[in-house]
Amino acid sequence: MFPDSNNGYSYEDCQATADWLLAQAAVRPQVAIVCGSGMGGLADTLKDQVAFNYKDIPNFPLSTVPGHAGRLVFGTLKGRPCVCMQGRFHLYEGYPIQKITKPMRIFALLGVETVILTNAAGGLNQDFKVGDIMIIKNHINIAGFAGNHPLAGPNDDRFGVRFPCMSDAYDRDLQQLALDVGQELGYGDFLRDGVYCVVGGPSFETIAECRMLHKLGADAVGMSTVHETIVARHCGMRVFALSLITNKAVMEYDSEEKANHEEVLETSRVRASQLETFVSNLVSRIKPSKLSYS
Ligand SMILES: O=P(O)(O)O[C@H]1O[C@H](CO)[C@@H](O)[C@H]1O
Ligand SMILES: Nc1nc2[nH]cnc2c(=O)[nH]1
Repeated sequence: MFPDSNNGYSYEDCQATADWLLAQAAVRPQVAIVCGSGMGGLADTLKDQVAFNYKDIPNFPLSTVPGHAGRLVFGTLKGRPCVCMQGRFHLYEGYPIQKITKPMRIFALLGVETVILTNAAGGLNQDFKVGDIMIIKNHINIAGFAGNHPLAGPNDDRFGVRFPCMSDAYDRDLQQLALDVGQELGYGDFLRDGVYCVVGGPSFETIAECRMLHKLGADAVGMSTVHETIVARHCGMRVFALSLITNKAVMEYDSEEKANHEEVLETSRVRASQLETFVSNLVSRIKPSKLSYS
């Protein structure tokens, strides 16, 4: 059933890349941050940076999407050791699902405890506005139901169990902490929470698809994050994820609006500095120990 298990994503392959990174960078990251489309500026806020182009990291995929620079940046954020992916990988780039999620396993092997995932997403919830930040409380993985799942294939127990629970995918304490941080920063007017649905892309959704996803309970739609969350949870890391609502999903047949990547990048640019403040304040409040928060 699983014909090709020696494909570059094994425990040993991930360990080899982690060992290479540990030999190059002195920082031992506790938190990993993945920058969504146009949000690479988050990585630039790290202090004492040691950065690697993805092309120079053994067995690491390459970024191909505008707004995803393709650098892995080690450093500190308000004193906390972090690693930041300035550019993520998407299924529509043609990579196998195990490859786009491989960085999560490498992070676990680096000793990372908490993963912060950010993304750009289309707003399905009619109360959402462009520029809102949605704390992800849950996800819908439609393709995963049908078997296109990052954990399909032989399970390596050194990473995690065969049947991981996902009802606690998004850490509730971190969601509350993020709400508190957002309120303290005065971001309450544009801070939301909701359900993110992943689709394969790269085409944006039809009107009928947007209506269907909304009826299914999704508040935002995008082409990333969920696979990373599943793999990060499988190997025992806590996950916090947010969507920047970069565009409103088109839901009406007489609408003239058209989703496009330029609008996505432009909204990210407009919110960039607030997102950076939000994430760095959040990171500074995450305590290294798995259960405590300040
Ligand atoms: O999810 P991130 O990487 O932020 O990117 C989002 O933006 C792109 C579409 O504009 C898609 O790749 C979608 O997933
Ligand atoms: N699938 C999808 N991904 C996005 N990323 C940013 N906006 C969108 C959107 O409207 N749909």
